[in-house]
Amino acid sequence: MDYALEIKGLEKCYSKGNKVLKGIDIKIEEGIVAGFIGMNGAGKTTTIKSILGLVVPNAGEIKIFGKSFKENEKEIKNRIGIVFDNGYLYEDLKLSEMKQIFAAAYTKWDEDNYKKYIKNFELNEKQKVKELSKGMKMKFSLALALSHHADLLIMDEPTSGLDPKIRKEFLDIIREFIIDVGKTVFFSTHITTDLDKIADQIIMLNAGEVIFNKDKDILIDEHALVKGDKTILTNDNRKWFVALEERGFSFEGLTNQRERVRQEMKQALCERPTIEDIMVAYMGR
Ligand SMILES: Nc1ncnc2c1ncn2[C@@H]1O[C@H](COP(=O)(O)OP(=O)(O)OP(=O)(O)O)[C@@H](O)[C@H]1O
Repeated sequence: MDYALEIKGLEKCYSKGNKVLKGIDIKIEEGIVAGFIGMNGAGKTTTIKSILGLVVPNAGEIKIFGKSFKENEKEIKNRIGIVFDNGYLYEDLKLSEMKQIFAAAYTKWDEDNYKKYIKNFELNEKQKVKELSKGMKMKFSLALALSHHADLLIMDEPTSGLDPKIRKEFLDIIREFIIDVGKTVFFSTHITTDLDKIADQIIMLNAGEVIFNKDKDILIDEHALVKGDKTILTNDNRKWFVALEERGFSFEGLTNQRERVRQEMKQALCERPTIEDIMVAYMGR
């Protein structure tokens, strides 16, 4: 199996005794869209920065397209498109100047593609980076990332700050990007409805640990949102829930043992959960 990204035993401490990443393992097959979720401070940006060599991990191994990033930096950088919400664009440059620097760094820069995105995103190349709104900056980053025929897109919260129309366009662009064989997308987000729409794989991080790393459909299929009368809860069946809330005479909870609940709690109502339902339940553990 070919992996676009493999992370093994990644650890990061910014200060002594404070492990932000506690030995995480992540594998992403080529050709899929992987969503990276977790609450604020879980370590998503630190993971992405480690992948891109922007922070130095304390331990672990990172391979992109089966190769070490450190030893093959030039080749790998050429094949990845990066969308970050700050820190890698020069604020005082005009978009046209920033693009010039970017284009020179890639062997497969596609000016026509870039112009198409600038037009679609209604960006003005004469403006300076610092004059752009958050959403406009994100659109500019996307235009740059998508214009050098990257094989892997790595994005940190690419849809934050985008209005619903542009977010929809973004999802369409990702769908289009992934049509070509071997293209892979890895992105962090708090907007889980985007993942319901386009992700194949969901990776959840909590306090520096991977809680799950699964095919989205399998993840959703093995969980259920369960509602019912509190009288059917017992000490035993309470253990089948990842999270359980009891209010008045009723309860609502998320189980990771859907079939068992269906078989043995017949009076309960089982519904298909969203990624958000699953994420919130695991966060509260
Ligand atoms: N440069 C830094 N120096 C010290 N601590 C840092 C630094 N960057 C991040 N941290 C800490 O590392 C932890 C993880 O932060 P990180 O930005 O990776 O989380 P995140 O999952 O991306 O969060 P969010 O969803 O809020 O963007 C937090 O406790 C944060 O305070």
